[in-house]
Amino acid sequence: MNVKPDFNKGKNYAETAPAFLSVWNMESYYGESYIVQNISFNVHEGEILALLGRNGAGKTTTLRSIARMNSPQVTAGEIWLDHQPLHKMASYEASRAGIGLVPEDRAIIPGLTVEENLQLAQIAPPIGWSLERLYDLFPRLGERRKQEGVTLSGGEQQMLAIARALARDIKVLLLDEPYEGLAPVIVDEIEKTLRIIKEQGITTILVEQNAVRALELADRAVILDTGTIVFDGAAAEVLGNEELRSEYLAI
Ligand SMILES: Nc1ncnc2c1ncn2[C@@H]1O[C@H](COP(=O)(O)OP(=O)(O)OP(=O)(O)O)[C@@H](O)[C@H]1O
Repeated sequence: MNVKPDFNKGKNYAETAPAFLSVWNMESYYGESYIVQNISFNVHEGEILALLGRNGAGKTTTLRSIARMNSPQVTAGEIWLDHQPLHKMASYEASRAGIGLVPEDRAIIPGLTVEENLQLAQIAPPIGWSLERLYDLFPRLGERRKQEGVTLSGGEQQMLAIARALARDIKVLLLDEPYEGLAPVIVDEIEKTLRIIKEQGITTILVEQNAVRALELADRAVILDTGTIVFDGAAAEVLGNEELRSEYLAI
């Protein structure tokens, strides 16, 4: 059975009403390589959207495109965040407009303590959560505030990377594989904090290889396959659809 055309039959996401974050007909390239191939999807305010797909499907490229990083090059389409045209912005402007990207490598700055990493994020406005509030959310970071950031455990570094995003006044948190390499008990801890962050009204796009864990947390899911969207719908629908899971997520 060819399942591919059926999941989104008749839908044209570019024609849906603008949401809090809207990606419309976006195309992204690395040099000559056409990676994100005309995708459109909406993210609603306050929800967690799981962006899933096999290795190389284009998930990281999509996050980097939304965050307006120098590479990839977004050659077509529009990206709107709360009525602001992200597609016309450089990465520092997208950050100021409320995009907080937590990259897969976590990008903790060597030579700086936990606290200094957080303070550096607040060197210019818009300033987000206070250090006290961040340490309330991540007590382990408070206990280790004087420790050099890069000497933290993998889970603690992930917490620091998320805390650093929240240290700025963000509207949307873009998380690239936050559970990678972490023990299930640490994943539980991070998942709990992501639920609290959601309760505070922050919108999240979660890219994750651990699709089941991501779907259990997310409200909705978008699945990419070689740079195109093959599913856009409720996270629970993916969990309950064995065909979709095995075809695109190998779970
Ligand atoms: N800097 C780059 N230069 C050229 N090609 C790249 C670059 N980064 C990624 N690609 C290619 O773009 C495609 C999509 O990569 P991307 O990292 O977005 O996928 P992904 O879905 O996030 O995969 P993974 O789950 O493995 O991280 C892949 O074919 C990859 O090889």
